[in-house]
Amino acid sequence: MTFDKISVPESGEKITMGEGGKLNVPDHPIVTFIEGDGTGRDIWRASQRVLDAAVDKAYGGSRKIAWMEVFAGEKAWNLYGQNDDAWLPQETLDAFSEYLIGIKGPLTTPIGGGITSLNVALRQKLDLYTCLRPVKYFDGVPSPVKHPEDVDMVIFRENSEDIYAGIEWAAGSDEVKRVITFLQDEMGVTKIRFPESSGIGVKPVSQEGTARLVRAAIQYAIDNMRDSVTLVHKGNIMKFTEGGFRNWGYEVAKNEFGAVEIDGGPWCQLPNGIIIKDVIADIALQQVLTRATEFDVIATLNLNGDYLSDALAAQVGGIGIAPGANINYLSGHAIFEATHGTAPKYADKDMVNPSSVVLSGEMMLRYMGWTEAADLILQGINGAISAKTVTYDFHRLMDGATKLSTSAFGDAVISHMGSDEEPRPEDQYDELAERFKELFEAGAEKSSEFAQIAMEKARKQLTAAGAFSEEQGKNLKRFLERDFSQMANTMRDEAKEKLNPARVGAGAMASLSALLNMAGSAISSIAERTQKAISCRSGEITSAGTLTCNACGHELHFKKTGRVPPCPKCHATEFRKSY
Ligand SMILES: NC(=O)C1=CN([C@@H]2O[C@H](COP(=O)(O)OP(=O)(O)OC[C@H]3O[C@@H](n4cnc5c(N)ncnc54)[C@H](OP(=O)(O)O)[C@@H]3O)[C@@H](O)[C@H]2O)C=CC1
Ligand SMILES: O=C(O)CCC(=O)C(=O)O
Ligand SMILES: [Mg+2]
Repeated sequence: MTFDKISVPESGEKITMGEGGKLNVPDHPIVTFIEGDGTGRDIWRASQRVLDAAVDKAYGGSRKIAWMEVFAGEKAWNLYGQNDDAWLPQETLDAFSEYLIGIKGPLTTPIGGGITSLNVALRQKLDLYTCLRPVKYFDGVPSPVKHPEDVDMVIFRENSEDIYAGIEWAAGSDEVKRVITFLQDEMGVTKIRFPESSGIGVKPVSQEGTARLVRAAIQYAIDNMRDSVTLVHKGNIMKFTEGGFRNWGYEVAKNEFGAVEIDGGPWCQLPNGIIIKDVIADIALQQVLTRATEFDVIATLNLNGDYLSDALAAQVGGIGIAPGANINYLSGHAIFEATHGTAPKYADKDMVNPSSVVLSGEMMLRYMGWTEAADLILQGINGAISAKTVTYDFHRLMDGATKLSTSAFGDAVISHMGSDEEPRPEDQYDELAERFKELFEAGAEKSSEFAQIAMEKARKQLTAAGAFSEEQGKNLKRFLERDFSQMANTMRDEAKEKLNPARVGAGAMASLSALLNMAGSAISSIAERTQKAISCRSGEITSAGTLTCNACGHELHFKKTGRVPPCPKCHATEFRKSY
């Protein structure tokens, strides 16, 4: 195939769809990309570097993406002649069609008249019927909810039908008059309250369209050992469209996957235990907030999925970290893209978070079977966030973070890829203190017994999450218990303002002093029971404070969490602590 403005990289080969729905991905695959409008330009530059670095680190040069730029939006309009067809040139569609896999930045869609959405047009023209939007929490990301770690959902949004089909006529137009006359005269419709000034939109929802989407969602749940698939719809009001979606969804579960009704239905269960259930869309928007653990895979219609994906993104840190994919599982065609738009006020400022497109790239690499490179991207993002080196959106919500530009954040992600550095015990200790504080705050009870339960729970949770080994966790908890007891004592004996959270810095000291200020003397009795553990020894980790050598009285001042050295004066190894 030859193109007018698109240059096909000579070094690359096509990705093709093989037997049994399996992709054939060569070592130098041609992957199409659209840079995007507005912030898309900054984001794409950073993302492309991150993706290339991940592939290079994972395969040492034996695999490499041959990028092929294709055009849509403002760049295409300028390049292809500034006419209506230039926004989404035919050769862009042909290139996506021919080369199967692509990734794109966001494209602008004006509200009201003018061009229709290029994003939606791409999905429809290539019949990318699934919009896949995973929503999960990265440790350390600021969130407006108490337990963002409870959110681990995957949205399957129907991508080709619903009110997004673009079948609508403007109020007052000849077309809308003909539609309204038809509805009134031939269909007996009497419910159009203001026929003279109504715009009309049509909402097609089909059994085939629903079935292929729900089938993909259930298959995903099976392949990824998820617990449930929830059909989200507004079928109580829109009975034959959203209600149809619900009923056809259950039929797919029963007829194709052997689901059996639970207690007379409509909820049912697959032979492997996966629950298929449904929730009405309005209450679903509340329950994803209040009962996040009850949602896993979600299958829903186009508009509901659009709302849900932005709302859920907020729970795990915002739209800056919300990736997505548009996929036709039958043909293999897929275009990966962020959930967010062009954020025009930040365009060309090298400021916004590129994570959504970087993580869309991570999904793309996984889809291609390049899982080692995909894993490196997750490691890089996790590393950059844990080091508190973040873009403006996270920076404004995080204490003690460093604000990076879009490009510098890309560098930070790359620098954390494949790093075999052991995490520092000081940081692990701070993490344990922070998790302990969160769990203690979340509990209704504020007693010393509960403090011990919360500390043990924090240790177990973080061990399970891989933050440290079982043995490291036990040691860190011992040090934390000691410091906590010491501070609880201080709380009783010394001036309260010494441990005023406003006066202490970040790290474990901040977590513990905030906690003691909140719970006060109710937990100071913990000190009595652990008196013997109160001295600090060389080699142990401790929070900020003053250490006084038991042998010579020399003082060491810790401004933040650190490892206790031998006494620099007399080399003794035992200290008592004060604040
Ligand atoms: N798939 C696509 O290409 C999509 C395109 N669009 C289009 O994008 C245009 C703008 O839409 P709009 O409604 O403003 O929504 P946007 O998603 O573009 O932006 C809304 C807000 O989200 C935050 N945000 C967006 N992207 C980022 C990022 N990368 N990092 C950090 N924060 C981010 C910003 O919040 P804050 O100001 O609080 O910092 C921003 O002001 C419209 O033309 C719309 O049609 C919309 C959605 C999807
Ligand atoms: O195409 C657009 O302009 C908006 C699309 C959108 O919001 C989405 O897909 O989430
Ligand atoms: Mg949207």
